[in-house]
Amino acid sequence: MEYLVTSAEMKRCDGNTIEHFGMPSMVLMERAALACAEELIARDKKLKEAMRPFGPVPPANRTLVAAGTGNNGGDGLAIGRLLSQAGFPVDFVLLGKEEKCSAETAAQLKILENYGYRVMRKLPEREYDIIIDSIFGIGLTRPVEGSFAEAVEYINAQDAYVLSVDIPSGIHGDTGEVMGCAVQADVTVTFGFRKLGLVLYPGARYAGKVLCADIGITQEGFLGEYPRIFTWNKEDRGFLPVRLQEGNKGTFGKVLLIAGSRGMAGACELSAAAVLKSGAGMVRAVTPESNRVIMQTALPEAMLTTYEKWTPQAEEKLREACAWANVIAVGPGFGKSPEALRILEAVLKQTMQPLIIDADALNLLSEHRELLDELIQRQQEPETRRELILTPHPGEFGRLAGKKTDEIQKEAAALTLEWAARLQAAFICKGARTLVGSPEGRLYMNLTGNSGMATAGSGDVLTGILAGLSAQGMHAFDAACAGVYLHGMAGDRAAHKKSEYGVTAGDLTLELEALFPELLKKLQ
Ligand SMILES: NC(=O)C1=CN([C@@H]2O[C@H](COP(=O)(O)OP(=O)(O)OC[C@H]3O[C@@H](n4cnc5c(N)ncnc54)[C@H](OP(=O)(O)O)[C@@H]3O)[C@@H](O)[C@H]2O)[C@@H](O)CC1
Ligand SMILES: Nc1ncnc2c1ncn2[C@@H]1O[C@H](COP(=O)(O)OP(=O)(O)O)[C@@H](O)[C@H]1O
Ligand SMILES: [K+]
Repeated sequence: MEYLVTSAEMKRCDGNTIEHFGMPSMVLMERAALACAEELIARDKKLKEAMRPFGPVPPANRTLVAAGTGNNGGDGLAIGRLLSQAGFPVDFVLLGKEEKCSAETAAQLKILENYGYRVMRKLPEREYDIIIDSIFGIGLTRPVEGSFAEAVEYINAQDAYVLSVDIPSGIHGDTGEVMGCAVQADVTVTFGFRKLGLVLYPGARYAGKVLCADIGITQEGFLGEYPRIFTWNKEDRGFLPVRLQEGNKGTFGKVLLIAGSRGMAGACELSAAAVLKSGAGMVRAVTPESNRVIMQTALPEAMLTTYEKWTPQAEEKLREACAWANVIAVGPGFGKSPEALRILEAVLKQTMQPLIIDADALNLLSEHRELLDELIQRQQEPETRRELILTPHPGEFGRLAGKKTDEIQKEAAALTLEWAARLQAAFICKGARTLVGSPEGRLYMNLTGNSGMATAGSGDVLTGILAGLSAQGMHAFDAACAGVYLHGMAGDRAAHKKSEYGVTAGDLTLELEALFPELLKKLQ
């Protein structure tokens, strides 16, 4: 588990490390600088080794430090000093008024002066091989303009390898927004914790490769008041549902998947396949009779309950199917027909099993507010509350919340938590950085996945995975976090083989198979 921090959370942690634990801020700065310098020295060594067979090694890289007056600039000046002492030819330029320098940055200037370095006040007209971007870090408070914007353009126009210190200058630390203009980095070395602006788009694109350096700012610095958002990374793999050696297909759960409509068999098939590939024991699909042949041909492992018109017999068949299941998922390719509405109504009112609501089932809730209100009311009462997962993308979320899609995207974290609490549910807001909120206020941000997953049917696969994990006994929030994580990992495997252009939703279910052995091997 890893925290992703806002600028304010990071500043609080920095401040506590200095004030509460007594770590001098110049020590932190020196360690930050060393981490960046070491990265560049290692790169230089690798480049030279690669070039050695081809003749004399060229001289060291000409380097420019572009420093602002805040502590980010102080880091940059220290990096330049360390690189110069390691043999790099380094130029320094200070942007902004010297009298605005923070105490630490002023101290770094003094050290440079003592060693006899000259610090320019204007950007030089020459080309560099390496540029250290240390104009602004997490202290950026407003759009970048004037001479600062010129400096950003100057850096971007050069054919240099750019290392951004902590965060590319111009990127908002909390939102990843470009504040007017921003440096395009090749590598960003950040300190202590990854900032949200480095993982959210477009900031993630500007940051290049992100390295998180340990400079002695640790979780203790939060003094028990931890950041709001966490993620999982490669080290996390203990979240798979426990698999009983003696288990039978009942042990691993029975999923009732209500999906597909006339001409939309694919959503049902993709989702049902993902249920089975996630380890669930059985899946029964409730789908229109017209999908029978396709379903039985494509996925003979799935059982079927079909319907045509909504009759008392159809209602009875649905009731029986619901009684059979441990988990119900409703929505992929479901349509918004009168039959679909009656089925959703019956599921909401007559069942208590864990429920996953996706796609058109969410749209039906948006259009029939009385159903949504009743669901909210049931979830607020402990006696009628069930394990619940909702999986809207921002468009569906907007319809549910009565907001525009861009309003949802701007306030995604707060709104996700608000709706998780309202529905006492694991609330998944899907996107390039999917969020999962819990009713207690936990917020998971997913970092797996890629643009190849922005393809029809990929959400249907996620619903299948969520249902499969829930059927194996995982609670809603755990299943939701694990589900989006695995879904993205499957997408990453698929993109690795086919590129982001070639990924289809069917590839995601195929890659799930290969993913589990890999995760299990790492667990041993
Ligand atoms: N001590 C520590 O804890 C450690 C901190 N570390 C490093 O410190 C960095 C944070 O430092 P920081 O807080 O000094 O902020 P930073 O990003 O350098 O900039 C602030 C300056 O920019 C100015 N300014 C802002 N926006 C502007 C704009 N649009 N246009 C023009 N000016 C603008 C702002 O001016 P003001 O808003 O006051 O007018 C202020 O002068 C962090 O990212 C990391 O690299 C590491 O060394 C590890 C230990
Ligand atoms: N650029 C991206 N990076 C990572 N994941 C993405 C990206 N775009 C979409 N996804 C993921 O793909 C899935 C798309 O789901 P959804 O929008 O419901 O599609 P559909 O309705 O076609 O199945 C979501 O899980 C989403 O998080
Ligand atoms: K920077």
